Amino acid sequence: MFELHLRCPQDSVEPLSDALEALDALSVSVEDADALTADEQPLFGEPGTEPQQLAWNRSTLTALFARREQAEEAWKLLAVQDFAAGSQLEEIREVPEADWVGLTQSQFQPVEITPEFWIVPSWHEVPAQARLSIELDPGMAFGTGTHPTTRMCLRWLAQHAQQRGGTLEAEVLDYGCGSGILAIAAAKLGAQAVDAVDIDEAAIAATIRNAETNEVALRSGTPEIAKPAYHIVLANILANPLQVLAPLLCSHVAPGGHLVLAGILERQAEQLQQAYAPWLELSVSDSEEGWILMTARKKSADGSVQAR
Ligand SMILES: C[S@@+](CC[C@H](N)C(=O)[O-])C[C@H]1O[C@@H](n2cnc3c(N)ncnc32)[C@H](O)[C@@H]1O
Repeated sequence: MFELHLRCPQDSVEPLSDALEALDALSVSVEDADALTADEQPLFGEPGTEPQQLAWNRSTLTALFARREQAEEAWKLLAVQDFAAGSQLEEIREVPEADWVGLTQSQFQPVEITPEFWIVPSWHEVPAQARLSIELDPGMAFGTGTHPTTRMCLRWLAQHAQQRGGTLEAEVLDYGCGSGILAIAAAKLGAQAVDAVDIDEAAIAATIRNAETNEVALRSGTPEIAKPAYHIVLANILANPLQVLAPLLCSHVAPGGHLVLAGILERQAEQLQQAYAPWLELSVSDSEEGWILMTARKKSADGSVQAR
């Protein structure tokens, strides 16, 4: 493989990228040519939206080609185009052969949730001490067990099951299921029924696939498939959507049931408490790397809190 490295002004990035792809580049990537210098330029967009500016003042374009002649030919053709004005060839460099699959896989090790409960990529042996494990590979959807927010939800589920003699025996809703990791954990921990919902079709597809791999039964779909009430409602999203979803999520918690929220930063605790106060009294029940887990329990109709 050969990499063609170009330095180009902002306006040339898009037409050059398109042209490189049309000239059979296997991939094209763009980086800030001023990264790690005083001129570095952060480009941000809100989650789900693109930043207004899609390239840096000075960008480095890297295009991957199967053969050196293809890279040389591509630059020869592009260098004379108007849209390449101000762009320069930096180098054409051979990419040393490597075991890319092995390198990628080595970054994902089994994740310990509790000493007995592990998340294990398919290419790894299940650790000897694991009495419960979930097989999960990194993919399109969020949730491989490596993020503190996911780990805290999983720990809560495992501890909750342990307090009840090792099994959840509850109906569980995973709201914003991503890979389905929380829903699969709930099913493996003995939930009676599990529903996993998401607004992202790729997440629903990943959840169905991961549930099959782990041989657990669950229902997955868009939020409309959710039943009116559950004993446990889990939502690991982010503080702002959790705030908007407060009335809906609280309505899904059955009397005596639990609400478990993650994706919240320590400094956002009060904001969430206030947003949920009309329905439930949230408190911080775990924290990891600046993220917190907030939980609440709904009173039963007679005002008591039932064991579940
Ligand atoms: C941080 S991921 C959590 C994935 C997984 N539950 C976990 O704990 O690792 C958040 C998920 O919530 C979904 N999501 C975001 N807003 C949502 C909404 N309003 N309703 C349902 N799902 C939503 C996203 O598509 C994403 O898959």
